[in-house]
Amino acid sequence: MALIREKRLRQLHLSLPVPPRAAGQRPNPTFTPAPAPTGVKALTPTALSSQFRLADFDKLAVLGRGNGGTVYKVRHRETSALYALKVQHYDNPAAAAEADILSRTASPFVVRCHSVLPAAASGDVAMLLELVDGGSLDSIRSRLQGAFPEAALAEVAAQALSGLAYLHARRIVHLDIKPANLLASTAGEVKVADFGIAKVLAHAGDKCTSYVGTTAYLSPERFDPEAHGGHYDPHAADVWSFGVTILELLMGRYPLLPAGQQPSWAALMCAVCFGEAPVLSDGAASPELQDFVATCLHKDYRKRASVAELLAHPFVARRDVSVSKCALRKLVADVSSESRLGSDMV
Ligand SMILES: Nc1ncnc2c1ncn2[C@@H]1O[C@H](COP(=O)(O)OP(=O)(O)OP(=O)(O)O)[C@@H](O)[C@H]1O
Repeated sequence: MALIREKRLRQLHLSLPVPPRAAGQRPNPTFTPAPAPTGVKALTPTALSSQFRLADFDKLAVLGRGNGGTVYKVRHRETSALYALKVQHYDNPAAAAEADILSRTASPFVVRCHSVLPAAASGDVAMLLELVDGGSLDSIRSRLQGAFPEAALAEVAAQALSGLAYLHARRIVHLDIKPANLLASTAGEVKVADFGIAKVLAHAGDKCTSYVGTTAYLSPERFDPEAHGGHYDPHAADVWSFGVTILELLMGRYPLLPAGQQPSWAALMCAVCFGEAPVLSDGAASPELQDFVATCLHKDYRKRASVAELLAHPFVARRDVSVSKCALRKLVADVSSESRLGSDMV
């Protein structure tokens, strides 16, 4: 399971033109302040890349490894401040694009990139990110060895959707939403991370033609591009992946295949394109949550709820914020105290 879920299906990447860069978009970030998010405390980028050097940091632990590179927990020697440092190989074309996209964002619901450190001699790209101390929802789920309580899940949903709303409003589509790419803190925050295959659309309604993604979270129209004219609505694709993510956290395991079934490409394709959504046992979820998940997982992308509609859904909009935030804080703190984040020492 892990193998398929971690790997992106490179063979699904068609050699069609990717959407053009938006007007004025540069290939490398220079940290021009992004427009302030609405309705939340405004953030602006805090440092220019020249303020830090790789040599200023001590590597403390490995936080995670992915297709693109390695994420380290690091300490700034002078201030003792902790950060996450994502080092990507110079030959990974996604590295510069990810840094560029992160340089456009400043939201409490999106992982913050403080700086892109001057390239090491190797030419690797090193992004200095805020450290999100609870790690990914995927690692929290596996440490929890069970399902997220519904109150905590409502908070995860609200904050992840706020991140997606912020991104979509800036014509940024993520295209790789999954538990491993949502980070949570012991303060009860959730942040969207890993913009390795994200895109900036030239126009708000543009469709996407890139089929790269993590197989288990691809929507039906991304699995079967020919049936949809060779392109898809990337906003609806993000909603599907988000829906699978919420269902996975609710069930405590990948939800679209029976427990224990090998996650081959063919099995996933059948489940995603033709299978029924899993039937939850009585009492496993409130009617609000069941409806919420169902509206994310419409196979027909035109019937799928938008991010704005999901934010207004009773499961999110009518949650008791103090209860749900407290439930999430407790969950993250409990699993974090049992296993130290980044225990894999450098
Ligand atoms: N800012 C951060 N704070 C804490 N942990 C982080 C941070 N960024 C990443 N991680 C950890 O590192 C893991 C890998 O990070 P990320 O997904 O950005 O790398 P990647 O190489 O693009 O991975 P993949 O190829 O699987 O998409 C995450 O799942 C998470 O556990």
